[in-house]
Formats: sequence, structure tokens, C-alpha cells
Amino acid sequence: MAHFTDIRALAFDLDGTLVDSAPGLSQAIDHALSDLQLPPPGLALASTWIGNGADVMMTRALTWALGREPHAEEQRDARALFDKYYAQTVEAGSTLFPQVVETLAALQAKGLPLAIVTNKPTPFVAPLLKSLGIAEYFTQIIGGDDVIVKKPHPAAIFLVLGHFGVLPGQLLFVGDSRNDILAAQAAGVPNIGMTFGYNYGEPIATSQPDLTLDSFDELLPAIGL
Ligand SMILES: O=C(O)COP(=O)(O)O
Ligand SMILES: [Mg+2]
Repeated sequence: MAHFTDIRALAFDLDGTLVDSAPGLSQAIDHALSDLQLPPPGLALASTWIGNGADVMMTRALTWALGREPHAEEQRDARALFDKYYAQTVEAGSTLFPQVVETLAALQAKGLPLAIVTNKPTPFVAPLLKSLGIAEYFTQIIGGDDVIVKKPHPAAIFLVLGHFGVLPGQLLFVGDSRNDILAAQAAGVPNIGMTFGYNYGEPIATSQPDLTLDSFDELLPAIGL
């Protein structure tokens, strides 16, 4: 059973946890692949490729479209096109999941420091948080380019522990994908898997988070706040 008895700080994954960002990501992938004379995969497929950062996402998209692994040059071109188009689709193509603002506000009001730990390319993170009106809640924001190794490696979670000065058992990590749960587990950090995210189209329960939740409504009661 989960031990959420001494939570003093929280870290949140972004895509699929706080933000339904798949529409904007999918539009950018479709534009990028169309420019390369490849078929656009659309939202349902693209949603299963989110979670390991933009390079891996574009590798998955190209592998699907080409029927083979992409060459380094194809990969580079596709990623550059993705970045160009995503700058145009990220804001309109992203919405907060229900009860996110209320939950962040309640946690902040209780004096708990909050962090973002995302594999999303760093340049997109702060503008997106700002456009969604939630930037002010976070005192630490770690994007995919801010660590040498992305989740599932726990490097970013260790940065949060150091920054907030809390022990592993005092941080709660909330995510939507296998990566998030693996990273938290590797750092010895209590974790919750939200069931409405992407997780490669698989149930998050498979990764055995300490707890799964279907809605942010349930988060504060679950940790006794
Ligand atoms: O950009 C991605 O692939 C995923 O980002 P996330 O770590 O916030 O889920
Ligand atoms: Mg995610």
C-alpha cells in the first residue's frame, strides 16, 4: 500500500498528466510528415508515441510511415520540421485536464512547493505553462533538454529533491506513463499514475504505481490533504 504520510513537495509530469497536449503534437507530426511526402498518422496513433520526448516520438512516427527505422538524416529533418510546426500548434492544441488548476491552487495554498518534470523539449515548456495560466504554480521546471538523460532515468527527480531539500519519501511524483513510474521508483519516490493519459495506449496500472487515480478530484484526499 502507498505511503503518502509525509508529503512535503510534489512533481508533475506534463503531457498526458496536467495537459491534454496530443492534439497539438499530432497536428505538428502530421504537418512534418506531409512535408516529407509521408502519410499523416493522425491523433489516435500519435497519442501512443508521446512520453519519451520529441526525438523518440518522431522516430516512432517515421518508423510507422516508412515501414523501417529512419536514417539519421531523415530523423534530423523530421525533428526540425516538427519543431517548426509545433511552435504553431502547441498553444491552441493543448488544454488542461479537469480540476488541474483547482488542485494546483489548493496545493500551493497549503505551502507545498511544486515542480514540473517533463520529457517535452524545454523551449516549449514555459510558454505552454504560461498560455495555460499555470506557470505561477511551479517553482522548478525541468524540461527534456535540462538533463542529459530523460525519464525513465531518475536524474530530473533527483534535481527536484535537491532543489526542494526533501527526502525521496517526502516527494510525490504524479505522471501518466510507464516512464514516470519507473523514474519515481528508481528514485525511491512515492508515485501516482493518472489513468486518463497516454502511456502508449496501455493501462498505467501495469507499471504498478503506488496508486492510480482517474481524476485530479481524488488527489488531495488520496494524500490526506
Ligand atoms: O514530450 C513527450 O514525449 C512527453 O512529455 P511528458 O514527459 O510531459 O509526458
Ligand atoms: Mg506524460
